[in-house]
Amino acid sequence: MDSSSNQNLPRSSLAKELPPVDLFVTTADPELEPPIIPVNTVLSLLALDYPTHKLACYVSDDGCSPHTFYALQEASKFAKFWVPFCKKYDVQVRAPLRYFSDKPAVSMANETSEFKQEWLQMKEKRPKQSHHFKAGAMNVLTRVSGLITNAPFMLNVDCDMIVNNPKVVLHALCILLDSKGEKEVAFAQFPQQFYATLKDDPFGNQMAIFIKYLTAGMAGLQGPFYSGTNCLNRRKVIYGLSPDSMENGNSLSEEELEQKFGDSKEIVKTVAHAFEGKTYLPSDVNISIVVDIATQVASCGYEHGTGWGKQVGWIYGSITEDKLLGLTIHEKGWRSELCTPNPIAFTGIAPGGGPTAMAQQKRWAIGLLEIFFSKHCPLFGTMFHKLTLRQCLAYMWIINYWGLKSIFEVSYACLLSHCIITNSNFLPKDLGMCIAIAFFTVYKIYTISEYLAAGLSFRAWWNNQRMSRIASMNAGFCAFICILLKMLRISDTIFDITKKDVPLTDDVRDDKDAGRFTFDESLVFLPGTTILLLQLSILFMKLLRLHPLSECGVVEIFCSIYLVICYWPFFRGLFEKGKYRIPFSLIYKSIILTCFFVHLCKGTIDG
Ligand SMILES: O=c1ccn([C@@H]2O[C@H](COP(=O)(O)OP(=O)(O)O[C@H]3O[C@H](CO)[C@@H](O)[C@H](O)[C@H]3O)[C@@H](O)[C@H]2O)c(=O)[nH]1
Ligand SMILES: [Mn+2]
Repeated sequence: MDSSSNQNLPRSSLAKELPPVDLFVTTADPELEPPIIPVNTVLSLLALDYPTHKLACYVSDDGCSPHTFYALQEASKFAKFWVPFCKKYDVQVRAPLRYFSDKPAVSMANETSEFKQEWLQMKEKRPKQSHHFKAGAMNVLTRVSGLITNAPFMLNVDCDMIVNNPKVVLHALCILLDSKGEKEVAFAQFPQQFYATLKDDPFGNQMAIFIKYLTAGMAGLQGPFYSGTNCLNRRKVIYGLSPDSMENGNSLSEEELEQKFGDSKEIVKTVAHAFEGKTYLPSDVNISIVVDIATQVASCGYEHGTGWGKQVGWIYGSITEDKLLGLTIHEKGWRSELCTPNPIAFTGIAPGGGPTAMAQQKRWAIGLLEIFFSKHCPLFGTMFHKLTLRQCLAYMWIINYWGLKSIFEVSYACLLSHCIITNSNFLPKDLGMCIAIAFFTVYKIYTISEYLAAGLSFRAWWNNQRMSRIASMNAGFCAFICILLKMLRISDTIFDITKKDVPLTDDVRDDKDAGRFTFDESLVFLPGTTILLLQLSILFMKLLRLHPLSECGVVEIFCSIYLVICYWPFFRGLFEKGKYRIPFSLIYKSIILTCFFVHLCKGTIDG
């Protein structure tokens, strides 16, 4: 839905009828997510254009950091000045860091030992001890907010996603409160867009094309994926209600409620209230009693033997908890709606550098493969539940794009090298060759036209083409190995948090080095380095004619050269210095793998 016109937004005279909204922010690591980032996100949320007494903001910190805690306390004091200021002057971007971005950012995170002590004395999780990662954190926020405010709608954002359009909640409510939307639409999703981005998307993760074509296209099916942030959810849906039961209301008995939601009488009461649509006012709750109960139900032990993470709340079992939750909601027959107001609703930080970008891609690939190999596989959703066929195909598309296709890409890269070494073919020769070339050309022209039509540059297109090869063969392939290890019960998957750099200033962004690919010792770069070395050595052998002149086709040689061009950042990485260099440890491992592969191929000739 394009709600770029503001005419349908509820007028302020209707403010009395607006429902309360709970706002959720998750943060997890004070080093990778410096407190200044979640603080800005929270301040931008508190300053939304919405009746202040109907908003309640909850922050979870899986890192249990005294820095973040202190920064947020300071932020709440600052909010008393900031929020009225924004409203008075109708500021659009209500995150101070962004608003004052020309001036140096003030560090808010000065710790005092007193706070540190008090915080450590509190129970609420220990750092480095995870409980279903973000999904666990979201469920805690759901229970705690249920006790205190119990708002029928919950807006959740990642700690780096600031509000860019103060009317976002009103826009989303236009959809969710609509008489048809009320019965059919589970959540309103805003696209995940970024600010202070690098020119031409050097790391291929700004997702402009994904949003413009795929997400918008899905809006015409059962609706966009839940992307884990920038989303207004209905509490009842999170509590497991399906569209059918929406009409008849909740039919669960007290025992069933207790079995699903845990044995806290208070939680069961708030859930029953949520099903009836009853919310709490500050005067309804005795905060000192509630804090005690909240501490109790916030502990992960509370979920033991209940339906949390299985039938209710954020569902466990995948580190892309967002896609899994969205999928289970769609399976129940709900729709979702895309909401694209003007100006853009939220903006966040796109990860830069090689290791950060790869870690994120790898996590997504692992999470999506976890879904594919579980009972929540979209195919079952269509066969046995209410996931529509085309929606199922959309889910399969991302599972394939991030996870499955990596196996094929790596296999083709090996096959190609095998053919060149053994002087054989896998692509048709002579006239048949035209088919392969035609496919390649048509596909490239089509994707270029998509980029140009979206107002992006040719360079951005190429960066995305290249990065999609690199991400797939490195992050995707490693993800596949991780899943294998998980299935063999050798190791479990974990949520590697994306490092969030404090937003770049203009002069840094214009610096060419900002877009250069960086490396670290991580094994995620091993497949790529090996593939590159393999191509380089076989091309070299061909060039020196160490190898009998080709029986293998021109197309194979062309593919090999194309791979080298795609891997240009790796090629440079062989000769650069510092973080731009591929570490020797990786190069050695790659050389061994390359020799081993060549040896195997030669073996097949002799054999
Ligand atoms: O154990 C954890 C791990 C992460 N987080 C929070 O989860 C959010 C997303 O983490 P981030 O490292 O920024 O991951 P991204 O890859 O940038 O996130 C995208 O992908 C995730 C799924 O992999 C979704 O949950 C996110 O909403 C989506 O923006 C952040 O606020 C974190 O603080 C937690 O609360 N607990
Ligand atoms: Mn993020």
